[in-house]
Amino acid sequence: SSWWDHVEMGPPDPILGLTERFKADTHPNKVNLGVGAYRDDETKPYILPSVKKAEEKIRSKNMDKEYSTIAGNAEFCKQSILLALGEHSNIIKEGLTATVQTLSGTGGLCVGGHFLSRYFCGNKEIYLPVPTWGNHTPVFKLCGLPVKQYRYYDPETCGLDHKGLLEDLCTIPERSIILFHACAHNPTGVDPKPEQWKELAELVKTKNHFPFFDMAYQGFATGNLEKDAFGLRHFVEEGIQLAVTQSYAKNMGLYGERIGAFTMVCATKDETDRILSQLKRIIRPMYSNPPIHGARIVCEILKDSQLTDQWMIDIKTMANRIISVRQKLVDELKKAGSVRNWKHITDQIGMFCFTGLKPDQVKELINNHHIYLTKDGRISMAGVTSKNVEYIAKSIHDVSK
Ligand SMILES: Cc1ncc(COP(=O)(O)O)c(CN[C@@H](CCC(=O)O)C(=O)O)c1O
Repeated sequence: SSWWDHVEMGPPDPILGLTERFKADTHPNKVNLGVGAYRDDETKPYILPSVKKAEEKIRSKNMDKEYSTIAGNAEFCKQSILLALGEHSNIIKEGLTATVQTLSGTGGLCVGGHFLSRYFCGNKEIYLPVPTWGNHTPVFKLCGLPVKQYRYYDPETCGLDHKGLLEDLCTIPERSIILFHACAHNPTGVDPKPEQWKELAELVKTKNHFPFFDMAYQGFATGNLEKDAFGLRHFVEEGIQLAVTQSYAKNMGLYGERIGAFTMVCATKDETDRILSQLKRIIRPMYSNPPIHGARIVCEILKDSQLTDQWMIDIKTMANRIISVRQKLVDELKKAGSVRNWKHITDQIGMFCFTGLKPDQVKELINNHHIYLTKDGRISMAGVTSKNVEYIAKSIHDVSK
């Protein structure tokens, strides 16, 4: 017998496992609306022109391949928190941000989760919105943080359950950890409006909750970096101490470079130094130090104003294509004869559309129409193109009429 006779086969990942099934499908009309990864109108991955230019500059510098530091590329960390909180952020000027480079957004959530699990002195439970990204619960369970939920989405209106959200944040034990999607909520595409972010900040202050912002899509929701960071920046301007993770997977198309950041907003400079030292003690045994290439690309883009301007254009190219296919999908659904109200498809923003399709309808779309989407009815709008939108609409109508 083997050491491992007792090890069972694990289930495929609800999101990344879909890509494997899609690749194995030989049907000519197959469509992948699963993974939240941008595709151009030819359904091809998109390397941003700003990234191509940044890599040419890096290549010309003949840089070495030495280890990074445990906290990662220092210039990258500085540029990242400036991007998140803005050039005029006082807390950055006062040295109150402890930032480490992480293995993209997932890595930031994991490092932050381990830190909170080890040092948080409030109610050591993390509250996630319902619904949320499928990997949030596994990440925080891995960190040893008990996971709870708060109401967020109203399936009746396909919008924010603002009343339920406020009620839950009121009744949740004080000094709890609350995870917020900073923008482009995954999977619903529903974000709080600025006025609602202000109400949430008031409530978080009253209840002394600890916010953990997951900002995986800055710039991708509206095409505007400042607008997408409004909630996070408002909380910081209100003097709320918080944690924030960033990812460059989507807004710079650096999915496979695994480049992101985790920041803790601190009360004093001394606290910043102490927290940074403890974040490094979590990282060192986990993966020692992060990869160098993605950090160099981000630095080139954020430090060179011409490349930053090009990046802004690239972000708008992606955001605008997504916005245009949302409208096309609604138009094609009408043409296909659907009489359902699909207004939420254009009301929602960011990478995803929460269609409202039920699990059995999703199964039909996959099995009969070879259109791949997650069980909760989420579709990645980036997989919709001017060429396949009619087929997708007819198929959705077929399973939902
Ligand atoms: C809210 C949220 N946070 C963090 C991440 C982590 O992204 P990183 O690549 O680690 O920076 C994602 C990616 N979610 C996408 C991408 C595929 C996945 O990892 O599940 C998705 O939901 O399809 C996300 O949607």
